[in-house]
Amino acid sequence: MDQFIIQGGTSLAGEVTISGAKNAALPILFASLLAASKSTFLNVPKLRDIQTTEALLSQLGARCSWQQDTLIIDGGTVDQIVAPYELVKQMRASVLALGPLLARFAEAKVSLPGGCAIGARPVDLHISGLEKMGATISVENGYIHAKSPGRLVGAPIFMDTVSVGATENLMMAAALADGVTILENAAREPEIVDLALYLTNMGAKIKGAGSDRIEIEGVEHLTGCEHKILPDRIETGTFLVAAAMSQGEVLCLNTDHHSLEPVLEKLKAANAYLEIKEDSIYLDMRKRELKAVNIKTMPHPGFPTDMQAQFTALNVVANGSATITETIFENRFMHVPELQRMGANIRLEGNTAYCGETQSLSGAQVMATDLRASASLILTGIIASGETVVDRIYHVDRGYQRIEDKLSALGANILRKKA
Ligand SMILES: CC(=O)N[C@H]1[C@@H](OP(=O)(O)OP(=O)(O)OC[C@H]2O[C@@H](n3ccc(=O)[nH]c3=O)[C@H](O)[C@@H]2O)O[C@H](CO)[C@@H](O)[C@@H]1O
Ligand SMILES: C=C(OP(=O)(O)O)C(=O)O
Repeated sequence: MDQFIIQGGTSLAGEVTISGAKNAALPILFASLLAASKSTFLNVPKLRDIQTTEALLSQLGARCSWQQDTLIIDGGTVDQIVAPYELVKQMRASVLALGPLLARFAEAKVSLPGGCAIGARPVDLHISGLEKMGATISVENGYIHAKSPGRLVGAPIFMDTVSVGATENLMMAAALADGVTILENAAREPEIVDLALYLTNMGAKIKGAGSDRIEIEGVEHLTGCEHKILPDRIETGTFLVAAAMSQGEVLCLNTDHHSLEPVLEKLKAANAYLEIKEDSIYLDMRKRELKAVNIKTMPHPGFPTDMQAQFTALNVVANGSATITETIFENRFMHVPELQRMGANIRLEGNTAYCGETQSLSGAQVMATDLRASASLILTGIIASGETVVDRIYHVDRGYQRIEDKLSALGANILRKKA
């Protein structure tokens, strides 16, 4: 397994170009299954999760081809309805094939994604929503098997938990259903708005994406089109935190500040100097005192759980004490014991991490357990004294495009050691 070898004690400076958002690209690429024609996607990040999606779409019969960071998917040749365990186990978001396949072919068989390091992550809301739209669903031998007698039927659907994935799956299914679907207590993430934009350009009739009530009037056919994936707000936030932790200055290019409000507010509270322009964000932390900040993760527009681990690392370096409360996933503190091995003064109690003042951080051999936990270990390795070795970096490769190249260009001393 590949590792990152980091020589610490560096401060980051320079420019970094932000890639397209993983969490927008994944549902949007699956949505291409809804049309029997070609879609062209611009600004697609080159990530392991995107490769897995491409493999799954190809397995279903779609034709995929790349031109630099543009991915063309032709859904006209799709003739399979099974998403097998071998691919779904590599990426939970594969469950997003369920809604589009069922809506277009009246049948889909998708392996149950199961939990992962951060929590149990059930898919009950995806299943019950599709049932309300007329599907018959059985879960057998580890597979979700969904069938419908004809087109799905629009329905009112109230979700008792705010779920990004369920909102996306049901929005995609409803786009081809007969009649109107109303999703209540829907997730409001910017990635949902981007998916709605793509679906609308395909011919779907969607109102309210970005609010907690989304109304979808089904149409009989959708047609492939061109779509540019929005910039990755979590990658942007990760580089801004890296600059703040290392007392450096970084300009993030090709980004979008509108989706980053809660993160930028916390960076200001941490005493960072920010310059926000339409498609760039500059952060300067030189000669400024970094202050610890309290964080509580919430569905959008609250503070994103995908930035929690990075801010835990920031608090370890900052002056003062603060708490980090995780409310979305029950087990998203796997980075804490690894940070403690580097000298971090953190105490975990239930879903709250108490971050006290840390005297010094020293490099250590640490293990990446999930995507954002890995990012927090890398950022801490950059500023700790001595050498940090991060194991199991395949987690990082799921969601960051060549993070070591981008960090090296900013002055970090980080190398990938091939297994
Ligand atoms: C590919 C992608 O976009 N991943 C993001 C997506 O994951 P994902 O879509 O899997 O996350 P959800 O929003 O669905 O999960 C939120 C909470 O709802 C629960 N839940 C979800 C579905 C369900 O049927 N039943 C249920 O109880 C989950 O266990 C979790 O506690 O949103 C998460 C929350 O912002 C982010 O951390 C992930 O990066
Ligand atoms: C948890 C994440 O992704 P996924 O839902 O794909 O596991 C993430 O991007 O931080």
